Amino acid sequence: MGKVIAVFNQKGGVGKTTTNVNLSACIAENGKKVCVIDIDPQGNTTSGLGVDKNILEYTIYDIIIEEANIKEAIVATEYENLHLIPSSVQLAGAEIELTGMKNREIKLKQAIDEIKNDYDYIFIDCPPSLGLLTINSLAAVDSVLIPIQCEYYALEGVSQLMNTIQLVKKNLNPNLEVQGVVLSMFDGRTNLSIQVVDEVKNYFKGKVYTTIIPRNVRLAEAPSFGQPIIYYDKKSKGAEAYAELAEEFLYLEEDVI
Ligand SMILES: Nc1ncnc2c1ncn2[C@@H]1O[C@H](COP(=O)(O)OP(=O)(O)OP(=O)(O)O)[C@@H](O)[C@H]1O
Ligand SMILES: [Mg+2]
Repeated sequence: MGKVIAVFNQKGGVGKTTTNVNLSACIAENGKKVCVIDIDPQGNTTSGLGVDKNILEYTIYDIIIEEANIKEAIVATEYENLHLIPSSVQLAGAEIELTGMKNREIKLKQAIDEIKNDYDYIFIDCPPSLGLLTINSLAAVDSVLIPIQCEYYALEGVSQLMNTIQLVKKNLNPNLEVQGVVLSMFDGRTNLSIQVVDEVKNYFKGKVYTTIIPRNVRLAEAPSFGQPIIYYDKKSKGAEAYAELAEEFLYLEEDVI
């Protein structure tokens, strides 16, 4: 049975989507079967994987409001072993539509249970909020992968994030764990980045990945070409970092081929 992981931090612009797209692509390149679920109305993971949002028959929105079966919404990306369940702007309204529904916190979980056996890993790209879409994600997963940007106020909001995880654990998903913490947008030339790494390691103890993602302009360019970094520029620092992160991730999962 596959492991389901939410890439989550309610803070915006910390590298959730970049990590989701690129870690998933590297893990799929390692021969694992991966499905990425884009539950952010911004749809950046969907476009970052090269899927045209305008020609989609079904999206995660249809699944959440139970108008389609999850299997109907799966799209094969251009990349081997890498499937996507795309997002749509309609999702922005889903929070409100869900409010009146029975079992509104576990709609996504119920759907994912149907495809869990088909993949080694399912990654969910969460929106930067603590709304019902995020709660649905946290209720549906085995663990949470937390990207943290090496910037001022890196730990701001982290206690709220951990509280949310604890609340979901208590009320909806007792087995929820922290998968790991990824430090992103590291700039080795600044003392600030180095300080943030220390602070985050202190706070999360052994949960922080040894691999740190550097700030790398190729990572910022790749989404506009709809390509994960390992296909856009395999030799870039960003590609090397995400390939290494995937190796570390699989090693810690004891899932090395
Ligand atoms: N390591 C990096 N080096 C350079 N640019 C990066 C890096 N990681 C992310 N970016 C850029 O920073 C911006 C924010 O990253 P990203 O979209 O991954 O964050 P996010 O947490 O998903 O944001 P949101 O909260 O809006 O969903 C994007 O423009 C992205 O291309
Ligand atoms: Mg994002």
